[in-house]
Amino acid sequence: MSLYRNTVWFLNGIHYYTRKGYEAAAKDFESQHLNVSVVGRSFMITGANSGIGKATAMAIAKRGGTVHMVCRNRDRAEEAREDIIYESGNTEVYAHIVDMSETRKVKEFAEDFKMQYSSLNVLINNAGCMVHKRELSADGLEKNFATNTMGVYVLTQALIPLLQKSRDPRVITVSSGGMLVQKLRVDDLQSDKGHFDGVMVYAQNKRQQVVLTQQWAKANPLIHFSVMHPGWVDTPAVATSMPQFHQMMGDRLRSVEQGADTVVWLALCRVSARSRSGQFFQDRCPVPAHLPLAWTHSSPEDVQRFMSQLETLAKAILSQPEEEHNSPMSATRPQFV
Ligand SMILES: NC(=O)c1ccc[n+]([C@@H]2O[C@H](COP(=O)([O-])OP(=O)(O)OC[C@H]3O[C@@H](n4cnc5c(N)ncnc54)[C@H](O)[C@@H]3O)[C@@H](O)[C@H]2O)c1
Repeated sequence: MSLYRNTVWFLNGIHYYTRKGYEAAAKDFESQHLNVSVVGRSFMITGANSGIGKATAMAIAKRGGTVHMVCRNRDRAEEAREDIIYESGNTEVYAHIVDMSETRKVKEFAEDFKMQYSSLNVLINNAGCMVHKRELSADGLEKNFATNTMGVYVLTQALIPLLQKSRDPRVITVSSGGMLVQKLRVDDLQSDKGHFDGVMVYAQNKRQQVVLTQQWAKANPLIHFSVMHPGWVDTPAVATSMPQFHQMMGDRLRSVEQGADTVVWLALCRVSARSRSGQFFQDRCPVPAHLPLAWTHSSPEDVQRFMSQLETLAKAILSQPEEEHNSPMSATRPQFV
């Protein structure tokens, strides 16, 4: 089955996810959709110092939006912030330093943000990683899961009350077409059973983001949720995490602006928010979140089990006493399985 899924996915990718795929899709784009001013609206973008996140931040800043960049490294964040201010002429660009793999820090940041700001119109969960060796976060979670799933879950959950108070609120999560080869697995969220394959763990996390988006959409009708695939894009993440793929695809990879296009469209365009909440997008269109005949649909019980496990894990981490959390053992000990 996984050979079938991988083959269909790759053939799909060569056709649709490349630069040529973007150019073909873009022939149907309405050019005036992004001809908007978003002065007075605020946007939070994780991983905004590089690749798709930076291109998204730039596009929003150029249209007058207030941009909150959430980045791991202060120097890289400041450098990107200066570029965005210089090129867009918009000074409403702020850098917040948070490591999205550190669940407690993510929660602290979100709570501080809610105290400091009275509104947030759009949250863009873009930061992501593909770590090939099994490593644990400061909270004892497997690193890919901590960043791609738990970080997204805790940040979004914590900001939902603020988003709900704001006008035309939206949450966009940058997933990956790679998730199409994965069925949601609920028995090994920490990937500590059997052989560890970072590419498959990443793809599983990206499937989890799609499931989360569907569940959030059901539970929060006041907010428009979407999740998307940017295509295959020439970014530092692809160059470093998948060097062979990067080399093989070369010029066929999309530019960062092409990869960011659907994120920007989902974040800014009036029409995009009229679509049903909770859908998976590619090149400005909702597309199926499953390959045909791939048996990747989950039962409602599995989805429920996944959501309860996330909630339980988050509660366990966030209720840990500070001393225990800071103990040298906490970074190496698998506390949650
Ligand atoms: N490039 C592609 O072909 C492609 C394809 C599918 C999905 N994506 C997704 O697009 C998103 C953006 O990636 P990109 O390709 O632009 O790569 P990138 O390396 O340019 O950007 C990733 C960003 O995430 C940030 N990040 C990673 N771990 C973090 C952490 N723990 N805390 C805070 N920030 C963290 C990085 O610092 C960087 O700013 C990711 O979610 C990725 O999975 C990319």
